[in-house]
Amino acid sequence: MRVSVIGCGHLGIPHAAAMAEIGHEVIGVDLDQAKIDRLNAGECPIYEEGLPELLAAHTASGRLRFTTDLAEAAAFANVHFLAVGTPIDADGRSYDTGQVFGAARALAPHLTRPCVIIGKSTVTVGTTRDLATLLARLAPAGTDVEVVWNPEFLREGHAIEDTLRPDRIVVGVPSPHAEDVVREVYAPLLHNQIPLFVTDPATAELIKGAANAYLGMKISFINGVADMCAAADADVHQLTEAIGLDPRIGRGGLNAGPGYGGGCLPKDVRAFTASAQSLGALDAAALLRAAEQVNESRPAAALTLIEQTIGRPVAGARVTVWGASFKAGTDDVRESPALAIAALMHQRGAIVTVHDPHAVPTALVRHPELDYAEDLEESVKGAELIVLATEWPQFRDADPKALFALVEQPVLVDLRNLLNADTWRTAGWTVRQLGRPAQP
Ligand SMILES: NC(=O)c1ccc[n+]([C@@H]2O[C@H](COP(=O)([O-])OP(=O)(O)OC[C@H]3O[C@@H](n4cnc5c(N)ncnc54)[C@H](O)[C@@H]3O)[C@@H](O)[C@H]2O)c1
Ligand SMILES: O=c1ccn([C@@H]2O[C@H](COP(=O)(O)OP(=O)(O)O[C@H]3O[C@H](CO)[C@@H](O)[C@H](O)[C@H]3O)[C@@H](O)[C@H]2O)c(=O)[nH]1
Repeated sequence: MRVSVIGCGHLGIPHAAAMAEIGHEVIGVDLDQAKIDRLNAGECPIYEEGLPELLAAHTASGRLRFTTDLAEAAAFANVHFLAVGTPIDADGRSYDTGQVFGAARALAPHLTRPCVIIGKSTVTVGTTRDLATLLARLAPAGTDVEVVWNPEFLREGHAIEDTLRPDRIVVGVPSPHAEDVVREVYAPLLHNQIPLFVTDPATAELIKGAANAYLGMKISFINGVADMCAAADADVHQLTEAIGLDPRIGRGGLNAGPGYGGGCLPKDVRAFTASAQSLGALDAAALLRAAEQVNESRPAAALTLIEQTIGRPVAGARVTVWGASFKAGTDDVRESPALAIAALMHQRGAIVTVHDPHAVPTALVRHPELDYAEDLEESVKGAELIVLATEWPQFRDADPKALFALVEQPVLVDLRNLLNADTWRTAGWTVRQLGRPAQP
């Protein structure tokens, strides 16, 4: 099939590459000419494992190309994936769907044939209906332009795997014909027994919000329990292993840490809370608001743990923060807890150096006030404290003996419970882990 993917960001690029991989002819569209030029040259503008290889293979084979021209996309394809951004609004609570409606308005005059728009962006409930009304009015093909919502569940760092082998495909369809088109698009995945969950558009929109809201709540729950463990000299890691064995709870997404970040969970929990409030579901809103409050308190909770560990305020201390991305496997620093903690310590007068294996360039744009080190060993020279904030394997595999010789004080706070603390302690380090006893 010939498909277009409108919006080439963290979702759109992997999706376009994956659609080419399963055999479609794909045209990716973005407003950003520089990005399009890089993509057409087979270059990958984001760090995502496996993506550069897929992009190079399919731009070379001619099955995948990129443009800024929506007219070209409309002439080429009869299926258009919508993968533009939905950042949080200026009010800080609901989605700014300007990119979604902007792209639809720009595409509409070129839609002269029947086609299906497959929305993948995360949106407020009711968006599919509003978009269908708009397109019926503006497109020459009128009501032959159908709008389907097909929320995306990929995780950054696993984007290719999650797109080619998702847990499930959810689709909200307005008609049996639209469902047939979706089945045809995803036929290679369905052939591999990936479940397809077909529903109405409003339910599909809410499924996406509910999934992310639940994931955020689960993380806030365990982070709140980590505070209890810290106060009771108990071990949150062991507690998690034990409760995670109950299949009703599950171990996945239950790691205590510096709070949930990224371009999705923080905004999606906020927007879902706001939807609950506006739909009059006040109990749901209160529950979700509590999860948000726990998350908002995490940088301050991390600072408390850090200051307890060094026995004084961080002002004047030379601190190295390991991690800038919001989690391992990506160079995305949107709402990164690692950078929030680094910035908070900087505000409190610490001399902060940040190191990340892949996200220093993206972090520098958002936090130019911080110092950065590209090299792990360089990052710790003269440090009085290391704060491990992102769970990159490079940090787990660092050699505590070699690093001991480089630091001013061998003290480390592990906010991800990533390290084997015994090994580090044996090498002479003072190690404090989140929600775990100060001394084993
Ligand atoms: N990042 C993820 O892992 C992920 C996963 C699931 C769902 N989502 C959702 O997918 C959507 C996109 O997220 P993202 O992280 O890829 O955002 P992003 O900001 O990385 O990318 C959005 C892209 O859309 C482009 N764009 C904006 N308006 C356009 C237009 N009119 N025509 C063409 N291109 C346009 C922007 O230039 C940008 O490159 C959001 O709704 C997000 O919540 C993201
Ligand atoms: O046990 C956990 C799991 C995650 N996190 C943190 O939570 C945030 C989000 O992590 P994750 O969910 O892995 O990342 P995303 O790539 O943002 O993916 C989420 O957001 C996407 C966009 O909506 C969805 O598609 C995915 O299903 C959903 O997992 C990160 O800061 C993680 O460090 C934890 O603290 N503990």
